[in-house]
Amino acid sequence: MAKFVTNKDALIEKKLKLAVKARAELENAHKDQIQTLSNFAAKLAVSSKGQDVALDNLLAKFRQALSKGVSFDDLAPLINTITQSLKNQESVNAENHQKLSTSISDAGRQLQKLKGIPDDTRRKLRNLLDHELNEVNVSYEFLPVFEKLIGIYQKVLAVKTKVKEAHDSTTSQKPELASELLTLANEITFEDDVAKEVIDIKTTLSQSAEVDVLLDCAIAIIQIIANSIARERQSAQGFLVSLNQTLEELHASILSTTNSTKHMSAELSGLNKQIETKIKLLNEQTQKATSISDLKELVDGELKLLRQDLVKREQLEQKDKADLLESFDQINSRINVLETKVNTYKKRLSEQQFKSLLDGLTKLPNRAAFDDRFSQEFHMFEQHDNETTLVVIDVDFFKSINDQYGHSAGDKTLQVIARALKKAIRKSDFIARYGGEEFVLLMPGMALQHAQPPLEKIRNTIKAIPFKFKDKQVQITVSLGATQFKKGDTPLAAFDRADDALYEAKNSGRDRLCIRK
Ligand SMILES: Nc1nc2c(ncn2[C@@H]2O[C@H](COP(=O)(O)OP(=O)(O)OP(=O)(O)O)[C@@H](O)[C@H]2O)c(=O)[nH]1
Repeated sequence: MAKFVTNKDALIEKKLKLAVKARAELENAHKDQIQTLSNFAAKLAVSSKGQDVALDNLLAKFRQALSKGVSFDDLAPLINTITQSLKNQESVNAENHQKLSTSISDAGRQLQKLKGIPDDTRRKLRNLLDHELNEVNVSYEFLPVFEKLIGIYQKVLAVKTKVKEAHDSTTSQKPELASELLTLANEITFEDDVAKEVIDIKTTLSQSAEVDVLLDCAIAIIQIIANSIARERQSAQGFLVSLNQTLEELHASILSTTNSTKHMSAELSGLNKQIETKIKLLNEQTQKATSISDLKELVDGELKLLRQDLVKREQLEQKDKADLLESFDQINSRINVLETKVNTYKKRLSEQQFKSLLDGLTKLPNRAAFDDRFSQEFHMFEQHDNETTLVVIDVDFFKSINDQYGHSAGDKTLQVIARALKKAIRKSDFIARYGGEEFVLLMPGMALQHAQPPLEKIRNTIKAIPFKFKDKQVQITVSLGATQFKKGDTPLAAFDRADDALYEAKNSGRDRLCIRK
C-alpha cells in the first residue's frame, strides 16, 4: 500500500512539477509577448512621433499600460482607439503625399518655363517630372527627388544670376545723365536736315535712362555736332578759297593796269620827244630857208608828219584812257564781287550767332540769351533802380503728356505754349525757354505789385488753349513763381526767390501764381 501511495504521490508531484514548469513557460512566453508588444508600441511611437499629437499620446498611454501589466481586456479599447487613429493618419498621409507630389511637380513645371536653362539641366528636370516623381510611393521616397529638384533650382539660379549681373552692369539706369543729354539736345540748334534725327534722339532720351541707350544718344549727338562743324568749316574754307582767288585776280588786274600804264607812258614820252625833235628841226630849217616856196614846201612836209604824229599821239592817249577805264571797271567789278562775298559771309556769321541764342524747338531765346539779358537787366536795376519783375513759368505734369501721347506731342505742346507766351507779353518784356518745360520772363519797368493781373492773364491764356491729342481734349496748365529785383540782391538770389515761388505754386496744387517779395 505504501508503495502504491508513494507511486501516486510521485506521480502527482511529477504532474505538479510539470504544471509549474508549463505555467512558468507560459508566464515567460506572456512576458516575451508583452515585451515584443511594448517594443512594437515604442517603435510605432517613435516612427509616427510628430505626425499627430493625439496618436503620440495614445501610444504613450499604451506603452505605460503594458509596462504596468494591465490586462488585455483593459487594453482592448485603447487598441481600438489607436487603430482608428492610425487609420485616420493613413488617409492624412495619403493626402499629404498627393500634396507633396503636386507641389514638387508645380515647382518643376514652373522652372521648365524659364528661358536660358542649360540643356542638360533641362533634360534632368524633364526626367525628374515625367518619371522619377511618378515612381514615388511613400513619402520618404520624395526626399531624393526633392534633393535633385533643389540642385536643379540652384543651377538655374546660378545661370540666371550671372545673366542678371551682366545685364545689370550694362543697363544700369542714369536718369540725371538722360536729362543732361536732353538739355544739351534742346540747346543746340541743328540744321533742318537733321531735325528728324534730333527729335528721335530726344524721344529716346525721354523714354529711357539706360546707360547703353544714353551712350548711343550721346554718340549720335556728337556725330551731329561734328558733322555740323565739318560743314561749317568746309563752307568757311570754300569762302576763303574764293576770297583768295578774287584777291589774286584783283592783284593781277592792278598789276597789268600799272604795267600797261607804264608802257603807254613810255610810248607817249617817246612820241612826245619825237614831236619835240621834229618841231625843233622844223624851227631850224625854217630859219635856214631862203625862199617862201622852199619854206612852204618844208613846212607843209613837216606839218604833215607832225599831224601824223599828233594823230598817233591822240590815238595812243585815247587807247590809254580806254584801257585804263576798262581796267578800272574790271577792278571795280572784282571789288564788288569781293564786297558781296564778304557781306554774305558776315550775314551768315551773324545769323549763326543769332541762331545760337535761339532755342531750336520753340524759336524763343534760349538760356544763354536769357543769361545775357538777365545780367543786363540786373545791371540796369543796380544803376537806375529800374523796377523789374522776374517770373519762372513751368508746364504742369508735362512728363505725363510725353508718357501718354508721345514725345513729339510734347514738343508740339512746348511750341504752342511758347507762341502763346510770346503773344501774351508786352514788347518790352523778354521771354526765354530756360530748359525742358520751363520758361523765364523778365518784365523791365514792372513792379511786382502790378505784375499779378498780367501774369494771371498769361496763366489763363495757356489754360484756355484747346489742346487735342489722339482725339482727346486735353487741358494744360502752367505754374508761375514771381519776384522782383531788390536792393542787396544778386542775380542768383533773385532767381532762387522766383524758383522758390514756383516751388510753392507746384506744391500748393499747380495751375497758380505764387509771389515772393
Ligand atoms: N517732349 C519734350 N519733353 C521734354 C523736353 N524737355 C524736357 N522734357 C520732358 O519734360 C518732363 C518734365 O518732367 P518733370 O520735371 O517730372 O515735371 P512735370 O511732369 O512737368 O511735373 P511738374 O513740373 O511737377 O508739374 C521730363 O519728362 C522731360 O523728359 C522737350 O524738349 N520735349
